[in-house]
Amino acid sequence: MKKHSQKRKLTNTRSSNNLGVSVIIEDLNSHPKCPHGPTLLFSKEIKKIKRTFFGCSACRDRKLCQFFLLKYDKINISKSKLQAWENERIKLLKGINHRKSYILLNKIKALDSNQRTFCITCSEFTLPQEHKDHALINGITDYQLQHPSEILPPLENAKKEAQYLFSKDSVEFIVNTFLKLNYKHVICVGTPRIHEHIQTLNSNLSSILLDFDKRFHNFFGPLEYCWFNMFNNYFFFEEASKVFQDYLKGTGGKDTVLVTDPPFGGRSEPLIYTFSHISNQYKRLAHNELPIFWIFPYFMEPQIVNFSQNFQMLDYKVQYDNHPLFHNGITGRKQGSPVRIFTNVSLSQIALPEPEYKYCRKCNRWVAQENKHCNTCERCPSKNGQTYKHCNLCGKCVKPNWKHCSTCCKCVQTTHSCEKIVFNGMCLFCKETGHKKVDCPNLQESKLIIEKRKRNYNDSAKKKRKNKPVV
Ligand SMILES: C[S@@+](CC[C@H](N)C(=O)[O-])C[C@H]1O[C@@H](n2cnc3c(N)ncnc32)[C@H](O)[C@@H]1O
Ligand SMILES: [Zn+2]
Ligand SMILES: [Zn+2]
Ligand SMILES: [Zn+2]
Ligand SMILES: [Zn+2]
Ligand SMILES: [Zn+2]
Ligand SMILES: [Zn+2]
Repeated sequence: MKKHSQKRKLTNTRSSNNLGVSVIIEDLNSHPKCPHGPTLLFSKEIKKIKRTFFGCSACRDRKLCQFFLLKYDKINISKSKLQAWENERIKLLKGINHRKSYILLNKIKALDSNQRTFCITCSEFTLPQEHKDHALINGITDYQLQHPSEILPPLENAKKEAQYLFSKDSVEFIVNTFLKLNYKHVICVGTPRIHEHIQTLNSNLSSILLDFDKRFHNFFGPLEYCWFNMFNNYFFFEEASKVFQDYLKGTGGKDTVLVTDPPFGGRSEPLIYTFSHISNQYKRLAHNELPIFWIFPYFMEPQIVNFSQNFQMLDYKVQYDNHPLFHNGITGRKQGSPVRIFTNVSLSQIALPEPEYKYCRKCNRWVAQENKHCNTCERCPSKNGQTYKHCNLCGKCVKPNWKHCSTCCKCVQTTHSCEKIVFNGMCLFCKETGHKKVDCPNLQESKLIIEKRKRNYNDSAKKKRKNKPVV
């Protein structure tokens, strides 16, 4: 992690550009709050006029959180507007009492599984004969009670929770790695499946879940789950913030790891703000660096390295159960999932499963089978799951289907047109450089798969409607 002090970090305004909107990171506590905590300060140029405004940190769509305030108007906010936002905040918190939910959870645990019903519509446990017209989950087993992410419908809105859940293999790989590295405490930020797995393991590994999905209040106690927004380091309840502070203190500043899998559509700057904050708190306890496992697509590497040059990417391809592209199966991408683990832990310490991965003695790390060591570059260069080849003209290894273009003076896709490359922008969809969104191969691929998924979904929904059981 960069070694500047917290104070400097907060007063130091950082900004970067993404989809034409910059986010300015400064001390967020001085910002007005939406129901999801302190807002972020954005800046956008519209018709050559720069607009700077506060907007929701968590919802990337104005329909999901309508907060909007021009920076210029901050000093003149009317009392009625402030009150209206406060009312929205109260509305969001209404009906949630974590202690009460925990008491109810223990009562539910004592029941037979055929007596356990959860109402998805109301997001609460109920009796099987109640909430007649609502969507219900009946007959909840002990295993399901401990693994709510396996029964709750995932909140897949890409502009908000973007809840994509790890496959069993990936959960086990990550948790086994933590065990091998002798960690004792795991801070799970937006990784409910890691938390669920640890909670049911017979080991001395403890964990706490910080997540935006408030349905978890029903399934985990107040010491196990905090309702949290990772884009502004905000705890929705003051008590939860204290619980987390105590958890952190309890670690004594050692043997702890933070694992996070943020929504990919979110900005990395506010995430960096949050993780830096937690890391600094941890460091103050015993001067140790907080190990972090940050799960993100390989093409987001520049953003993470910008956070800290100590971060390196593991070749391990993270698999998901409910994402059309992020797995290695036949409907996934040819090169397998593009999602990787970035970490500040030395890669030589992290063994990857054989036979898909192998140990490279020259690099002193585990790499994917297809990642062939290049003796000129002196490393295993592949990032995207293909075997790269060395180009003497570029002086580096490049993707196998790229060709050296003498006009562009570098290796590029064979289908490129030189003018487009001169533009040399970043694709607004996949954020790789070298092509525009209209030419994006990843977008085409994901469109096809999403369409196929929709068709399958519609077919099975039709079938379900026909056979709908009476609840
Ligand atoms: C990409 S999913 C990762 C889930 C993970 N793969 C797993 O299986 O445990 C993103 C997770 O972050 C949570 N999340 C989304 N927005 C968040 C926010 N603003 N703050 C905290 N958590 C958030 C979601 O509820 C979800 O659990
Ligand atoms: Zn909001
Ligand atoms: Zn209900
Ligand atoms: Zn190598
Ligand atoms: Zn090379
Ligand atoms: Zn080349
Ligand atoms: Zn060219």
